[in-house]
Amino acid sequence: MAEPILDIRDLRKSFGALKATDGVSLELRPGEIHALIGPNGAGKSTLIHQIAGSLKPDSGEIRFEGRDVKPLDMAARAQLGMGRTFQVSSLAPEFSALRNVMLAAQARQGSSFRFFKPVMHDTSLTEPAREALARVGLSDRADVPAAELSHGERRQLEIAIALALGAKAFLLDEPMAGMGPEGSQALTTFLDGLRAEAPILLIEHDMDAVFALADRISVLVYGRIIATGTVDDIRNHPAVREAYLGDGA
Ligand SMILES: Nc1ncnc2c1ncn2[C@@H]1O[C@H](COP(=O)(O)OP(=O)(O)OP(=O)(O)O)[C@@H](O)[C@H]1O
Repeated sequence: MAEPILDIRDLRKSFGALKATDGVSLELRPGEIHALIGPNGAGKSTLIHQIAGSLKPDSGEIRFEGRDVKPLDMAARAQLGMGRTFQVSSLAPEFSALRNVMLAAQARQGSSFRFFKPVMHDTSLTEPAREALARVGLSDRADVPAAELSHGERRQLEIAIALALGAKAFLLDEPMAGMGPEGSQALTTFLDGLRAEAPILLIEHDMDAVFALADRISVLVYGRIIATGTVDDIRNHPAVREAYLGDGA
């Protein structure tokens, strides 16, 4: 089996007496969507924050492509290729989709000021930016201001930005939140294709999306993973049905 891109071992984080992450181990493998589900307060966001580097674990291991990333801050982890989608507010709403991705391409090249070159004609920026837009299916929306994109298209744009920054894997925290059924369906189709580009650790409350997309599902309850398996494994797992899905599931 392929080496995991992301390898979490026995991660622990307490807030006072509350064990928000209580010995979590999980792997994200190339090409997969690994969904993390669990009831409110189970510790999903706390886990993602520790993986991304915005929260320090008490103990345990986090390896990305075999490298111990615990000593690295969030920016350094992003530089290694850990893609975490930005909130919509981090897009420049008045700029076109293309320009938004170009800013990321520029950041990746490490040059924030180019006094002598009109940015929109700088092919070292426009080419990777157009390529990233094509990869997420937004080529025909390149010139549309971010503010005028639909909710789902903005999510796609955020992912294009992460790709332009060199993302090799994605941590997505509730990407379907706030979307109607049509938007969720479109985003589901998009994420389905994205896994071939970069594997995804997906936190999502929309169970239709989870069951449609996940190669594997881990169920987190009170900071512990009580089961990991395929969609069928999880649907039929007695402890999962009892703890999370409810009897009617
Ligand atoms: N900074 C903090 N200080 C104290 N307690 C916290 C902190 N962050 C989270 N918690 C607690 O840790 C537990 C896990 O919270 P977390 O937000 O990770 O859960 P979640 O599974 O993401 O929930 P939801 O699905 O509602 O987003 C909760 O009981 C929460 O109140």
